[in-house]
Amino acid sequence: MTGVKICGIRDVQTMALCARLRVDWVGFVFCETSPRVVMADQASRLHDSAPSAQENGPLRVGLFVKADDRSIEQVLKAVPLDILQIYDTADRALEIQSRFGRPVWRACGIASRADLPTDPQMSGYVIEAPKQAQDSRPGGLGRTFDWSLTQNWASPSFWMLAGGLTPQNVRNAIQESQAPAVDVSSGVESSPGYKSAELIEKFVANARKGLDLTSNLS
Ligand SMILES: O=C(O)c1ccccc1N[C@@H]1O[C@H](COP(=O)(O)O)[C@@H](O)[C@H]1O
Repeated sequence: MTGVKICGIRDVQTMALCARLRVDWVGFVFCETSPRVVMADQASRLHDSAPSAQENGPLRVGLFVKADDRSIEQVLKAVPLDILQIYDTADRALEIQSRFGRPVWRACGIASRADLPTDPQMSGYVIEAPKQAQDSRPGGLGRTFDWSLTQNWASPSFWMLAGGLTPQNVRNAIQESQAPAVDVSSGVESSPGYKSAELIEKFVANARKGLDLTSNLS
């Protein structure tokens, strides 16, 4: 079954919904320029509000953009994140992985197949649309890219597809990209930073039907 990550969680109701729907990962955004930003204490309350991963709840992922060790440390003191999603160079992402002793997924913007990562030392990759010069942040922009770029990709480690996914396009995205997992933020919101329970339910249902070509889109 296709893995599902819902990113940019800011309220306990959405945490509870994700746990009920057996979403695999939830993401907390520690990026000040994002409408989904949370502070460490808020993330801690959200973390504690739903069943833990050991209790079959979703794994908690923290997103960091060009963060220094001190800011990551400060968050980890308050919230025992399971995975770090890092927007930075390949070397810095590997450094964070060894320094903090937990899995790191490096986010990679892909404009051509030559951009696909090759390093098997990285725990995982989030494959998404490339950043553009005018962007105020590297993700959460609802922008898609050419999903066929990952077809037949012998990925060096685990990966997931992100960028502009919605309940309407997620099945096509899975079929075209052959992604084992998908990640969504703005596509399940009623306005920037506000998650919609209805859109999350549809997204999860459609993602899990991702490889079933015979059933109808709803
Ligand atoms: O969600 C954000 O605001 C964000 C900020 C900074 C870096 C990444 C961010 N989100 C991640 O971007 C991708 C795609 O998001 P979208 O579905 O296109 O809105 C995804 O990994 C989000 O988790």
